[in-house]
Amino acid sequence: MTAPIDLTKLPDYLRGQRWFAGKAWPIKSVSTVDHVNVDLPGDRSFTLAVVEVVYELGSPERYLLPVLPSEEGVKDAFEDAEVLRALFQLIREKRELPSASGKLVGEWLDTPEGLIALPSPLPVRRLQVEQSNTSVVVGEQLILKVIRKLEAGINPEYEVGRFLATKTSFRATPTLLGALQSEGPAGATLAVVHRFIPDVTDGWRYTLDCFRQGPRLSDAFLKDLRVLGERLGQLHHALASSTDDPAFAPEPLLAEDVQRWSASIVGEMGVTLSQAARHSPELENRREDLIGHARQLAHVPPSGQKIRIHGDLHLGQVLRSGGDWLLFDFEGEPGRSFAQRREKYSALRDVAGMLRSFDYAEATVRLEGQPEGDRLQPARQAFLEGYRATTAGAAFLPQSEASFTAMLGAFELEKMLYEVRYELQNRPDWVRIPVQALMRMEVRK
Ligand SMILES: Nc1ncnc2c1ncn2[C@@H]1O[C@H](COP(=O)(O)OP(=O)(O)O)[C@@H](O)[C@H]1O
Ligand SMILES: O=P(O)(O)O[C@H]1O[C@H](CO)[C@@H](O[C@H]2O[C@H](CO)[C@@H](O)[C@H](O)[C@H]2O)[C@H](O)[C@H]1O
Repeated sequence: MTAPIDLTKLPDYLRGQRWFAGKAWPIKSVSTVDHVNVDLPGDRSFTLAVVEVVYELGSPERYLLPVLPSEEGVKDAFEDAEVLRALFQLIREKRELPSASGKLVGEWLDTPEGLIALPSPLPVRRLQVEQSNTSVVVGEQLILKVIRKLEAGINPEYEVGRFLATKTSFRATPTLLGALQSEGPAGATLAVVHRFIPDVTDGWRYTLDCFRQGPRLSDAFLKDLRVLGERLGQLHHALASSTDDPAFAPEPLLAEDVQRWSASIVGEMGVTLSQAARHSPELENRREDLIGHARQLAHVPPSGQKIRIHGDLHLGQVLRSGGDWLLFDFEGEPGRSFAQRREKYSALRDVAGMLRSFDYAEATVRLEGQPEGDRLQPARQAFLEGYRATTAGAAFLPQSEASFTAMLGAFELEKMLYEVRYELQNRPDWVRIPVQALMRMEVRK
């Protein structure tokens, strides 16, 4: 099978796509590592190709390219509704198609939520949001997310979604229903299907609206944040369920874990401070204090468990629907490998992620001109109250108050460092938010 793609046109095509991460780097070559032709009604077909981009410097990357034959050489097949339907049907009908170097496998979960009656003809529409992938709403009931930048190995969004849907009763999330996998040398998760939640607002926009209402947060919103803490506690209980699946079975948290995490934060500090040196030289004055703070983590008496966690929890990863919260997007931090994202950690890492988001919300409304107010501490407190009420005595959390506080503080520091690197790369105007947090962070010496 030869892929009907004009490879010479690909570098320019890729540079024009929002989801293409390598816009800043010179491309050395682009090749097709796998492809499959999928039939469409009326003697038409499209090609689903996995292409590998090799840069002059740095590691190669793989992307999923759905293409239609065209005079221009490359035409995004997702502009065609028949293509979107055909892709979804591959998953819904659990079909397998041989590809040039392996196979394409559609997977549909046999769960009660999977028994969905869909209208015919099936309406499909592209979701019009800024995102790293391409999402399509199917029959106004399902959302198909096609992953653009592929990574080899088990995709944590698929893995965690499947665990929650099939092995737990946690339903404060849009349930995973199916996936499309490519097997063989180009093995990767190509797409995931979840329940579509109509009329949602994401937690970031919802929180900004509430933070904009004045110097004090309303009781109603503080109650919402308490419930958000409860939902996170329930998620952690579900992820800590006893199971014989080694990818999810909780493990005791050992002294070597806190030592490793502490050393990793110290290492990230060095990398982050050197990357930020030109942009935020003031951080250098805090180096010793922050390193001292990160080192404290190594001396926390080990207790509790390591479990699978959300891994990149922030207000943009929760949806507000019907007066409640849904937690979603279990893919972890995009800047880390799948292997790192699948590691078990302390649940407090997710708690720290959400606390950082309240700081971002406060910084954002201050930058918009809102006067100083009493928002941040009450928001943190309400969320923590909800979380702690739901997880009191849980085996996965540290047993002492001192360990809880020390670990949470260390994970907040780790997240701030990640955010500095993330913002330098993606939104340099926002670097000041985590930098200011690092500058004022209270440290334990
Ligand atoms: N199940 C869902 N129901 C409704 N809207 C959703 C659902 N999942 C995602 N969305 C919307 O799509 C946006 C992008 O989804 P996300 O999974 O974060 O994509 P990406 O990984 O490409 O950034 C979300 O911010 C949200 O607005
Ligand atoms: O949503 P992603 O998984 O792509 O997460 C990445 O992008 C986030 C920004 O969209 C980034 O989050 C940071 O900014 C948020 C406000 O835009 C804030 O609420 C978060 O607390 C802050 O970390 C996230 O870190 C990054 O991984």
